[in-house]
Amino acid sequence: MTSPGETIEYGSSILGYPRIGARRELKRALEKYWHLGGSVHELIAVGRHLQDDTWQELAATGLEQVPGNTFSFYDHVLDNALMFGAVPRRFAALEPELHPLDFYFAMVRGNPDVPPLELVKFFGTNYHYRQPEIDSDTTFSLHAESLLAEHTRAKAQGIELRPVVLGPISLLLLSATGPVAAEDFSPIDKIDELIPAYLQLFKELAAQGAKCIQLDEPAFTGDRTDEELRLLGTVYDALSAVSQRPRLLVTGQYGDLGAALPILAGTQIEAIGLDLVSEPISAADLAKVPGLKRKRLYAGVINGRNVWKADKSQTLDHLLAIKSVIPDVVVSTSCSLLHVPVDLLIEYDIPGDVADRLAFAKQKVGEVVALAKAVTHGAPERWSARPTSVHFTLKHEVRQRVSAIRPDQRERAPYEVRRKAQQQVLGLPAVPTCTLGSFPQTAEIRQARYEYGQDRLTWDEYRQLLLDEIKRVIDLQEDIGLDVLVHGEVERNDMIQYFAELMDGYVATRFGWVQSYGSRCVRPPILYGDIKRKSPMTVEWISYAQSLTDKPVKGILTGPVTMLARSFVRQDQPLYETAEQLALAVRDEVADLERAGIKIIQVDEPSIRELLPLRERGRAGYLDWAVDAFKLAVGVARTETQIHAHLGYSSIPKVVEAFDALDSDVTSIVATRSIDWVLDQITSSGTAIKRGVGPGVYESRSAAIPDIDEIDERIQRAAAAVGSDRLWVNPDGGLKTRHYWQLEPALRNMVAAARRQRRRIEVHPPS
Ligand code: MET
Ligand SMILES: [Zn+2]
Repeated sequence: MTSPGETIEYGSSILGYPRIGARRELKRALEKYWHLGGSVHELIAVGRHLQDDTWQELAATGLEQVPGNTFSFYDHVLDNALMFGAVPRRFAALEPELHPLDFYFAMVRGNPDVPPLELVKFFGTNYHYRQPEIDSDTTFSLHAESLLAEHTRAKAQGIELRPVVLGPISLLLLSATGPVAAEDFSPIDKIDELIPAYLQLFKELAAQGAKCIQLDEPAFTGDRTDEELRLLGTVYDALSAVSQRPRLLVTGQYGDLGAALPILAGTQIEAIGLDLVSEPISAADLAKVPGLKRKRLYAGVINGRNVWKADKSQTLDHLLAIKSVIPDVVVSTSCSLLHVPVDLLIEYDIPGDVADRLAFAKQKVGEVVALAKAVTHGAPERWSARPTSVHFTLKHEVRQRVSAIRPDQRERAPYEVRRKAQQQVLGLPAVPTCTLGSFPQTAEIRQARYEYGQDRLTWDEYRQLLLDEIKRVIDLQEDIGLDVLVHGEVERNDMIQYFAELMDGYVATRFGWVQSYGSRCVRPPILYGDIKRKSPMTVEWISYAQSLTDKPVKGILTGPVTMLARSFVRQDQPLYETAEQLALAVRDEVADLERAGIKIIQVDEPSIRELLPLRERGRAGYLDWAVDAFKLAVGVARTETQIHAHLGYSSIPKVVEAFDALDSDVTSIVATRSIDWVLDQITSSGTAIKRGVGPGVYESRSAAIPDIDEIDERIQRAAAAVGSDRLWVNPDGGLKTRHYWQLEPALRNMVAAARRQRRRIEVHPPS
């Protein structure tokens, strides 16, 4: 406590931290345990080290308040559900048989009899959580041993952790309804039964002297019903009313709290954490929120979702303005740092002028600490001396091209005209069969790529191996009898990485891994400058494949929006401007493929739905420019060139309308739930996708080999829904993670089922 006149040392904190380790130690430990028979004790020891090293290192940076409970062996959302005793019913029978950690892995990985919990994208980030399942008869109880023990361990070292826990409302809103729920039940109905478990946690934390707990309520940065907003008030009134508890910090992350902010400010919680970067709020507007002045404000001014250094001087001005209206300010991050790579300093070959602008998790902690010091003691001279935006990335020809884009460059001939022209060129049978691009990345190809990276293979040697593999992939497809072939994407390890490396304006990292889910990590490339294709990116591979066969080979490209969604993107211009630059690069590739004789081109945009703004008000504008970018990319195609769009399924009508607005000749859809669900949606939806459609007749991610009858049944249902004349028969996604022994019989069955449907059409032609 400070008395008037004394200088307040401003607080500093972060809302969460990566848990995979700077060198993906967690991934390696998990995979060793799962696949190589490592011992459970060894795995637990690795976890413990990652956990404790994190808070020790954070405390050593000078961060005033260090978050706890940020470690997870797989997913923190599920961890929270389990901490409150919400074991998904489907798995309950396994509990007595298994080591607790194996029981946990059974839920996230499934077993031959029980599919794993659903994987769901987390608030517009590239993190995915395993969705807890709650039934009407779920009972809650507290199992916080691990959280409490960590708090005690840290305390013994003089470090006061602030445990991070998912707030009760978000926990229920993020959960799915389990299989034995009553009709009309939704998990949020359980809120009154869940509260006592939270109060129990407060009591136990208070008993061991914990000062503060962080409750995350990110669900409130999306649109919520009036009832849910009211609930927020009642729940936090109830949680703050008890006397035996630590101070409560409630955070809204990944966006602005909107109407939830005054409600939270009206409760007796002590502190509120705001994301001030997704939706900057001025000090004046903060001052208008009744009750906020009396709270401690965790000002989330450091962006937890990008890799750019903050403009410290400008951020300090914002903080000082906030401080003038809200006295108790803690400098903080906009969200957990889970979504950024761990440490920039282990990267050694990012060009200096780019590296100078970057901050990963460790560096962002440094920014938080430095800003907190500056709020109290003033800024170092050099902050204001730094130029804030230097356009070292500007390419005049790219800017000129973007500003000269004409609307007609996005338009193609009317669909009926295209359809006739394409039929003539392609001469495909009814219900044509194809795949969506990738074939398995064999051990040989992976090895060759590795050796090429190590300079142990020359480009010519590596290239020859790729060409040989393409030939094998083409021969196999001819043998199976597919109608439209692909080259197999053998040259691409990860499609985003592959294209990023071939464009100016992108850099790749070596160790910039971010957790996608569980042991799965991605290394998003960094889009820092104006984008330009260096030279044709795919033409050599695809035209070689086409030279081997008389059947059409479909060229496969990744679309502009998906490139954005899976990269760390520059912030000095709006996303749509960057999207147009990417679209022009794809457009040039489309033109080059055509020139090389390719007649069908698929542009993958599985991430269009993933960048959808959390709140309704931003959605129409976003979808408009996303559609425009796609149309700019493919608008160069000739009438007789068939354009396919490969998309990720969404049940939101506005998104489905946008899919249709892409005006592609054929649309294929990745079914993240199940193909049957997608088929039902297509049948029942009023916002259908017109033109050709390939809803997916078997799930490419599933290890099971579908039989002919099963595929046939789906084809018939799909044909009933959309009509045989516009139906394509294909798996729902790429095949790169499959083995040949799974894929070959699956594709043979698929082709056989399509032939059955063709015979049916011949006997009963559609009238
Ligand atoms: C997530 S997009 C998947 C399609 C891609 N062309 C592939 O086959 O892997
Ligand atoms: Zn896909």
